[in-house]
Amino acid sequence: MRRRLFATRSVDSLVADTSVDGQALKRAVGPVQLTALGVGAVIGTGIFVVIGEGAALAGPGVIFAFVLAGLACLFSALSYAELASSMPVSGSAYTYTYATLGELVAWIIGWDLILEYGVAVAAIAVGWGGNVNAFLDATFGVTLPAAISQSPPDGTVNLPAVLVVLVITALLALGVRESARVNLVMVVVKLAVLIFFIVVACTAIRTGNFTPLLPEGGDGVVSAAAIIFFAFIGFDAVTCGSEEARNPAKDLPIAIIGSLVICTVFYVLVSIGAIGIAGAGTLSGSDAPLAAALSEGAGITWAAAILAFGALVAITSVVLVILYGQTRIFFSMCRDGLLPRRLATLHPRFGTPVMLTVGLGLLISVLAALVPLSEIVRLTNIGTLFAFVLVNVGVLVLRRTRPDMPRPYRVPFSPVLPLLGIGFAIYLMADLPASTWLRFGLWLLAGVVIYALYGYRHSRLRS
Ligand SMILES: NC(=[NH2+])NCCC[C@H](N)C(=O)O
Repeated sequence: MRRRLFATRSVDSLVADTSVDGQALKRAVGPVQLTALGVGAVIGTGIFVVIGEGAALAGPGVIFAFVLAGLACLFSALSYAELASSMPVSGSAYTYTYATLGELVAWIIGWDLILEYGVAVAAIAVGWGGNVNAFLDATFGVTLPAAISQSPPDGTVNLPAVLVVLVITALLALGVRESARVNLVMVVVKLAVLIFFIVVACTAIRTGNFTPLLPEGGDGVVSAAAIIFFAFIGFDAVTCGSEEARNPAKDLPIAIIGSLVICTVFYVLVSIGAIGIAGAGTLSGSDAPLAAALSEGAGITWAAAILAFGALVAITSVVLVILYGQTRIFFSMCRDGLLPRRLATLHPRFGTPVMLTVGLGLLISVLAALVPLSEIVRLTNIGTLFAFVLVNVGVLVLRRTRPDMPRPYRVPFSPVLPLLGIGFAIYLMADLPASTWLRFGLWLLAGVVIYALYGYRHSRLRS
């Protein structure tokens, strides 16, 4: 039984065995669109909203918190890049773990990621509803009635959240090429809005706003980084598209590392600009910190509409890529028999797993419509960090067990950088409250029970 629980799938079989009933996913996505998937998943509420919380904890030091969180992600990003280039199969951390630490751990991380992505999409969609109102208010001075635009207890049903999830579900079902194209447009729009912010901010920076630079010292920066980490989550979602990339071995490392670098540069510039024009106090006291910075720091009140629009588009692309990633992880787990394999059937024309895309989309839209989610959101960070640990471990394990496997991209200075990736991830996890750990534990326990009842018996690895 121990043998069985920790049985690994060979890299060769993973790469060779990708079709379901003779149908395979379409290799239709190039390097620019792959990078845009990364930027699409990453830039969202983190920079538009959470920056305020970071400023409350670290003052102007929030700028360093962005650098620190970006650096912490970089080590793991390199490990993702190595594994993605040598195992160009969808499923991200789930697949890499299957090849390195065996079926049980793979199931656990897959389960973790499916739920993490699902809850994140629902929570982000709920936030989208709030942003619709902010945008309508800033532009036309009207808002939707709370009853139909907020989840209980403030309203009855969050219709905007349902709408955005359903529209994106339909798009994802129609095709990966179409989805990647729409995402690219949204990414261009959100970057344009951030460039607008940076340019305007440059004209009104006051150096006095940077002092005192570290009111809460280094500790403040670290606590802020643990929260700001959220703003960087998403680059890993690129690896869900491995099987749909035209040239995965080369393009995936470019997209993973490229999107992380692009986002880090934007984040650091935006945070310098925001602190520079308005100071940490203005940011920490607002739930639309960037708009507040422009109106209070530079007297540009009409900027609120532009930033609300930018946030809306940004969040839409996050929902798109995360939902996409979730369907591909689920797909891989069905294909391996750990979940019902029938669900992984691909549409003959669209080439997408239509059944499970629509199923997951409907489930998430119900969740988004009715459930108040703020509490569950914190689980996002712990779930993602856990995946980072396993991916870094995966790199180290494969270098032992499969030293001469072809690795189009290799993490430099292994084992130092993967070990740093593990260290940073555990460090940030340790900063999260006990209640988050408890929920996380229960969540994984439920996963183990389901595995015992279903996956253990139906796994294709055995047959
Ligand atoms: N898998 C996830 N939990 N993704 C959430 C991505 C959040 C994104 N980085 C943002 O700032 O909004």
